Amino acid sequence: MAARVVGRAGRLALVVRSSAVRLQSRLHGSTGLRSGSQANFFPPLEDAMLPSGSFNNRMALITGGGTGLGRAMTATLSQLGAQCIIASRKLDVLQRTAEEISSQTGNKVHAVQCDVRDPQAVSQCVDQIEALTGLPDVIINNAAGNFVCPSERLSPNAWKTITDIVLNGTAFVTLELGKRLIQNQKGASFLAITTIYAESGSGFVVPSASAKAGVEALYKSLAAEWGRYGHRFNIIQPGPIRTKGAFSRLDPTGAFEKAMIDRIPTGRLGTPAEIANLAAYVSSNYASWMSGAVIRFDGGEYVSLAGEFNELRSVTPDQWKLLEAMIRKTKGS
Ligand SMILES: CCC/C=C/C=C/C(=O)SCCNC(=O)CCNC(=O)[C@H](O)C(C)(C)COP(=O)(O)OP(=O)(O)OC[C@H]1O[C@@H](n2cnc3c(N)ncnc32)[C@H](O)[C@@H]1OP(=O)(O)O
Ligand SMILES: NC(=O)C1=CN([C@@H]2O[C@H](COP(=O)(O)OP(=O)(O)OC[C@H]3O[C@@H](n4cnc5c(N)ncnc54)[C@H](OP(=O)(O)O)[C@@H]3O)[C@@H](O)[C@H]2O)C=CC1
Repeated sequence: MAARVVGRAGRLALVVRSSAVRLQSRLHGSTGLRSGSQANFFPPLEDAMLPSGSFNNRMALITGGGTGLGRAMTATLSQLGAQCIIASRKLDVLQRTAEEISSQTGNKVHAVQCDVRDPQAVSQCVDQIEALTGLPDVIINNAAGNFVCPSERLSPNAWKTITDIVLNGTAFVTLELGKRLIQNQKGASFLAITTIYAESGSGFVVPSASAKAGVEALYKSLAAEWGRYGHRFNIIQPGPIRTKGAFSRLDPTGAFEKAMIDRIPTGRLGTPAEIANLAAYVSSNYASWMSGAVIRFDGGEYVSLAGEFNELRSVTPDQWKLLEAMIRKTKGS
């Protein structure tokens, strides 16, 4: 009897597996049928969500604001009335972005060169910001470095480079501005951009995972400590959003993107404009009661990866009839 059940279960498992394989290959062969059709339910909205003028008379510093997600956040804040300062290593890139955005929004965007790994450079950058606009009301720590690499291939300098940009850089910017804001009795909103694997950890991006986890600890700790100075600290954990900076270092051949889309329940990558809207809300006075929050923004990818039985999505209704009959037949334990 046991052998009959095992034999039947084995055959069923084979049926389920081979139909899952057929399903997968249909999906892969059809330029992402599942992702395409699911994504139709979740179209990204690209326009600014908050009322126009929400950031009038407010200054915002965005590290890494010259490219990718930082650039999108800068564009949205600027469109909503903020005077923005973008800071990173490449002044030419910053200046180009600043000109493009301010010519579209009519609001000034300042470009300031700064390597966040160097505390002295950070201090000088904040001097410049004070001279240009005064201390900011909004600080977005978005600058980062990353690449996929087996951990056994990492040199000490590779480890140091990533953790210096991500964890030390965020700490230097946050502490330098925090101290000066406290001295001037000025409140501010601090936002850190981490990632979904800051919580779970992830192989092949271990320096980034370790440093992003550190950033989350830093921001949660300061949310508790510096509320008394008028400072809010929040974290956004993005899932995959196509940018040149990230995808050239995490998916250099383009081979992983389809797999990412397939495991995202909303069936698509995020867009820079979507995260820019969320960052604007978190940094705005509409969120003035929000502090210490960790907001996952990933189309459902994290929970999809985590659930033990989520692969059962590929079981067909006919297969479910068989499975259910087997389960119902079981008596006792
Ligand atoms: C999909 C969902 C989750 C996604 C999460 C995404 C998270 C992100 O953070 S994406 C952001 C990606 N953007 C960037 O990384 C932009 C900035 N990056 C860079 O400037 C560079 O890539 C780098 C981080 C390497 C820093 O550049 P820098 O010029 O300062 O460093 P290097 O001198 O080039 O390198 C320093 C040491 O690292 C070693 N190294 C560099 N690349 C690799 C690699 N691909 N594999 C292994 N090791 C690498 C390099 O050899 C140096 O070490 P050493 O030789 O021992 O001196
Ligand atoms: N795109 C994605 O799928 C995801 C991105 N993220 C996070 O979003 C943020 C933005 O990433 P994304 O826009 O995709 O990638 P980008 O590579 O476009 O952005 C990274 C920015 O960091 C700046 N930067 C790097 N090193 C330094 C440094 N030492 N000092 C100052 N600035 C520096 C870069 O400018 P420069 O070279 O001029 O210094 C660049 O503008 C990062 O925090 C990243 O970890 C998280 C999850 C997913």
